[in-house]
Amino acid sequence: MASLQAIDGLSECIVRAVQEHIEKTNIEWPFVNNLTRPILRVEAFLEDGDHDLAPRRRSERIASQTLELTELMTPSSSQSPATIVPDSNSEVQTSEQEHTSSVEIVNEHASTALDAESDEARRSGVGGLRIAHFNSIQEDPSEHQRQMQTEDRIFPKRRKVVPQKFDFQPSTLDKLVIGIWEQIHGSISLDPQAIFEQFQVHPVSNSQVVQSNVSSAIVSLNGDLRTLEDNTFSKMNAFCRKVTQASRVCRSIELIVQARWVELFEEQIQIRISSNPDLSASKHRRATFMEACQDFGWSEKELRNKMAIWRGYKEVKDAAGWAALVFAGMGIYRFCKYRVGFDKDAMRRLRSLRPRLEVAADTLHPHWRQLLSIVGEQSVIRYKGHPHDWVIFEDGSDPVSLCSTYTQYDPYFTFEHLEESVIDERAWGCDDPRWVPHSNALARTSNTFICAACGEKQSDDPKLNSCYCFPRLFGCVKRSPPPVQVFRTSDGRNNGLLALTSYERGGAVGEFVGLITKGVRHLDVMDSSTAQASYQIWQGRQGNYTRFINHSCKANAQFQQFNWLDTQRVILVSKGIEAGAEITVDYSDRYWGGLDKKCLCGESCCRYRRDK
Ligand SMILES: C[S@@+](CC[C@H](N)C(=O)[O-])C[C@H]1O[C@@H](n2cnc3c(N)ncnc32)[C@H](O)[C@@H]1O
Repeated sequence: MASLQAIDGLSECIVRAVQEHIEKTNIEWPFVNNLTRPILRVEAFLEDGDHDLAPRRRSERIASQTLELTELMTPSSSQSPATIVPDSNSEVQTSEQEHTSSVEIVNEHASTALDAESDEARRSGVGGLRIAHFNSIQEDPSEHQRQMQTEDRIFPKRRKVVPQKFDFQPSTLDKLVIGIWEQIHGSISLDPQAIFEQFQVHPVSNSQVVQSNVSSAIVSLNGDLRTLEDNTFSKMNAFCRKVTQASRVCRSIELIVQARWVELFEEQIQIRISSNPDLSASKHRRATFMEACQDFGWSEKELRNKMAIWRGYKEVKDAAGWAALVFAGMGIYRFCKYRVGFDKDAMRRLRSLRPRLEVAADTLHPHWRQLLSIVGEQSVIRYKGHPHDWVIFEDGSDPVSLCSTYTQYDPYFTFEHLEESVIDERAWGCDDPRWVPHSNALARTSNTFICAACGEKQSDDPKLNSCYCFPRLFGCVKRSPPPVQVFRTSDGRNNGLLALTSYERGGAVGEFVGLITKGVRHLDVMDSSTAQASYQIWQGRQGNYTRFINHSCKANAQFQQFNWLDTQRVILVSKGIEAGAEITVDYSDRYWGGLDKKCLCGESCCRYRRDK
């Protein structure tokens, strides 16, 4: 009896899969107009796969279901609110269509009864077919949602690197800038305290000299090495981390001291000229240079070569500020040594980056300015709070506070930055509607979490985790700060989100984090559902940077569902995002349908320009 029921379940599954396929593909049925009550019969047979035997004799029909197509509407595919207009990027079209239909930002204007009426009006009298609302399968909405969940396992494929005839590499300036952003958002701590403790390095006040007590540094390092006698890997990890950390901070100190040295060198020449104006400026310059060679113990050539690079550091500092030096990666050496593209445009670009770098450095590394005391600079931080409490301008204007960009819409605007979503207890009590019980009985009983996408074990403990679907977000030691900034758009969309480094296709940009609630109407909100519950993620007052992502009809990211530790998450996955690009998603036709708003994405394929 139980096995018969299981077979029944199979036929329902088959029919639902077929139904869902029809719904999505808007099949143009041949001959359907000749039928008064079109139905689609779906049958399944159990047969012996041995083709030498006559199959008909052993064919056993195990499933037979019909789908009534009588109520099929006839919408044009481009106008139906449930239809996804194909992305011009045909490579990922299939999975994107599937995902955007399962997870959507919904503006409730789009789902009012009024819109339902207009949908009906739109559907009648146009070509194409749509699945009937009433069919032989008695489906409730939750069952339907379960099907959406399985589709969600399809992720955009990572693009294969195809060797191109013209491979445009990033310029040395691009590399320098990306390197700086990577360092600022990386895990290296630039708290000078750490290095001072490690190497006993103390800045000397009123002097540009750094005294390092090398012997105590060696003692300190040897102390660490001695502890390696038990030779554990984790001790070596800790030691190596300390050394790398210390060396990284030393590198920053080196750059700022060398840039400052160039300034002092020029000042010294001026002092000489004013004390002895009879001697020519070039003679004073030469004398100052020779004095430096003597102090350094270097040949003229050696110092001249070094000075050329150091001069570059100073110029970068003058344009982009000290943060550019402190957080520069290796790219700065190449940029200043070979000076490819080291021109006025480069300096203009660096100048416009200055406030943006300072926002990121101050908010993510509140102690970084202490390093500047070594060269006698101000160490008071300028931008306090969360990195996304500041809205930056691409033209280099002074950043403004996030709240100030919303007061014209809401004088009491506040925004709390969250790492994880919070459950609205008034809506859900103590339940998390995102909970997805694992279908694998073994996993359920053994209390392990198996990834539905890769089949590997998931754990918050990186040592136990083997699911690497989205390692930036899940199963990692800690989420590093996302390399993004909230920026002021210049075309009336208020704020948006900028990618500071590139995001490879298929990689996670972030989790859509906010208040897990329900019943939000007339506001931008994310609708999502599991087989058990439909819920919403609202970012109006709490959330993370994904809140600032605008819509584009040619988006470079998409929302997807992903289950982590049996809890459904909505994540933003890159479709290939260039460093410096605005991150956008397609809010879906459901969002825009019936909404009295113009899309300002500016794409030639824009579906909601509405300028007619
Ligand atoms: C999730 S928010 C995105 C961030 C928003 N721009 C802000 O400053 O808070 C969605 C809102 O941004 C605006 N928006 C996003 N994309 C848009 C687009 N392509 N055209 C016009 N407005 C857009 C709309 O006002 C929409 O209600």
